Amino acid sequence: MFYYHIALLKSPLSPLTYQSEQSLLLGTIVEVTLSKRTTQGVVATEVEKPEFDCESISFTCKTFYPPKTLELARFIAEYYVCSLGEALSLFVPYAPNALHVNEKITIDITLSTEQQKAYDFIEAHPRSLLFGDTGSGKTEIYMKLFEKTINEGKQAIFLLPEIGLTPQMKNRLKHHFGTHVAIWHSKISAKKKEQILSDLAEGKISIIAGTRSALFLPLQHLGLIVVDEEHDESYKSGNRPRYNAKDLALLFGQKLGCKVLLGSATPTLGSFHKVPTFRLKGTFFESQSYIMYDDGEHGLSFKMTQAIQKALDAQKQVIVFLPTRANFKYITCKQCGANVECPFCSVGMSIHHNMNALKCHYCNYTEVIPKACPKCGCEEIVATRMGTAEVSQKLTEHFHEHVVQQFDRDEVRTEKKLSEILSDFNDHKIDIMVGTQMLSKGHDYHGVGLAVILGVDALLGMSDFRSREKTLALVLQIAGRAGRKGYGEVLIQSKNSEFFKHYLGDFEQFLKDELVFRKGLYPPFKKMLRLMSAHVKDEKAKELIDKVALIAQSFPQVEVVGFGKANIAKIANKYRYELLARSDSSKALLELAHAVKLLHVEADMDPLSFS
Ligand SMILES: Nc1ncnc2c1ncn2[C@@H]1O[C@H](COP(=O)(O)OP(=O)(O)OP(=O)(O)O)[C@@H](O)[C@H]1O
Ligand SMILES: [Zn+2]
Repeated sequence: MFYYHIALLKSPLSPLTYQSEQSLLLGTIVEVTLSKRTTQGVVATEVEKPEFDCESISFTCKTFYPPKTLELARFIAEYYVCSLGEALSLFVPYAPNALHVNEKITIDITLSTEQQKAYDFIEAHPRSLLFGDTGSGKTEIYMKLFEKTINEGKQAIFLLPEIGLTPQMKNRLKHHFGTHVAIWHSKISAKKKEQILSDLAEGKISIIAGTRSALFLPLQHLGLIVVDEEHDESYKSGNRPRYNAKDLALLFGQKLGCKVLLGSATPTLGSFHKVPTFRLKGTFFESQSYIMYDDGEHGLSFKMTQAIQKALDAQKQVIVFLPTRANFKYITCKQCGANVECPFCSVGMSIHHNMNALKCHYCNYTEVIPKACPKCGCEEIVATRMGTAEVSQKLTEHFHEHVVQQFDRDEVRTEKKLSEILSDFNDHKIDIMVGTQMLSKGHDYHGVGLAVILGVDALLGMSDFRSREKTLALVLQIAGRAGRKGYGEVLIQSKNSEFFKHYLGDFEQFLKDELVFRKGLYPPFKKMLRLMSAHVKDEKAKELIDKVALIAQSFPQVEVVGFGKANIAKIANKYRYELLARSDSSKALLELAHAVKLLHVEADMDPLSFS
């Protein structure tokens, strides 16, 4: 009889011992029973006969995980503090006897001299960062790298942010690589996924373009991973395991011996600091942009409508950015100053006029718009912090001969809708597009003559050590959608114009200055760990974090930066507390995270969000 530790897929439990009459390869997927239910697991380690009786493995599947995948999953379980089964569940298993068809292709792109230099730099480095301005032609360099990868008989993964998989990008890929490329993200149908996996097993696919989950597909000849828009936060998972696909790509590169390329016009300080960097400057098409500022109050100003009119008169398109959706973000009482809050979350309710409702953006709780302050009964309540819906409406009234389109999560609910809007915009059927962060993601439209950017002061003022980096990157990305070909204008509404004037033209200088500012305090010099407790009873959540704090203080290499109520103290009726720890070594932080694992606190290693 043989005995094995079986990692139960999707289960937070540690591996359990089962027996088998046959010897099994590590990584084999099996079926076992757990409390009378059948569940899938993975043969993780062979062990000695245990003291206790154990159950038999009931069934052996054909699919499996190779030793390298087991090794990567072990790392994920350790670093992102989850079970081996949870880590393995991220990966799609391999099919037996998969093959890879070796076909040669040629694509119709000729790189410019500068692009060629970047290409050569990337070729010479196992891992590199392509720090190329918006519109500098990074995507074309990736395409050339994919061509080379295919011609070497290898495969490539092309990671993009969720919204980056635009119809335009898909067309670009299909145009060059035809059936050699497949698109992968969490929302494609089960049938489509099956098709892609069988094509992969038959060796028909050489390039997978997708969101962060594409990193975990079974590729046997992986030669290259490209992480586009590497600064994008959608690479970080918000659920357990809270991995960051960008960091994992670098690790996979090391362990699997494949090349890794990060690309961005606004790279993170972390990547800039640790990855060999090639700087690609300017736009591919000779273009010019002119930046203007408006220090007025939040909302639409005369200067803005004038600039928009001018762009429209010149047959140009306009994009207007705001960080907030709905009509207004807050509803405030003039008398007592209270914000109307969600009864289940400690956040303000947003006004959605089209539903005549207040809606909580955290738990979706909805109620009618009150006529008076629920706290003091005063009837003078005002709406503040304008959102996309309100600005769209105002612009529609003002420019009634033009087509205005709202572009945010309220309006773009399906992939189909996203395609429709983007292709309408591309065909110039839309004149003004008003949107949130979604507007900033890698769109390449040549007709945009003006980008208006509102509400960034609120982002700059957030209590997050990355808020300067994030806000500047966002503004640069949005500005980069205008004037990709020819002349473009950017109008930024801010009372911090000095900051933007100083750094908008030179993000590299910003990164260098920011490095000095972060030294000894924050990443990339320090590692951080966030531990979170949540409970329907306030005292319980607090007790838990107090206990964690006590334990943390006994770790000499760990500094407790602070602990207490979370920024958003309650979400969906659960009270939230957190502890933020910092250290020179991730090892010390991980020891702490694993030591408190049984207390039911969530660990977030290298956290990006602090709300
Ligand atoms: N070598 C080339 N030959 C022809 N066109 C090119 C070449 N390089 C870039 N372009 C064109 O220049 C424009 C900008 O390039 P691209 O979209 O690759 O920029 P990017 O660096 O990826 O921009 P962003 O960071 O804003 O997404 C595109 O329309 C692209 O087709
Ligand atoms: Zn709520």
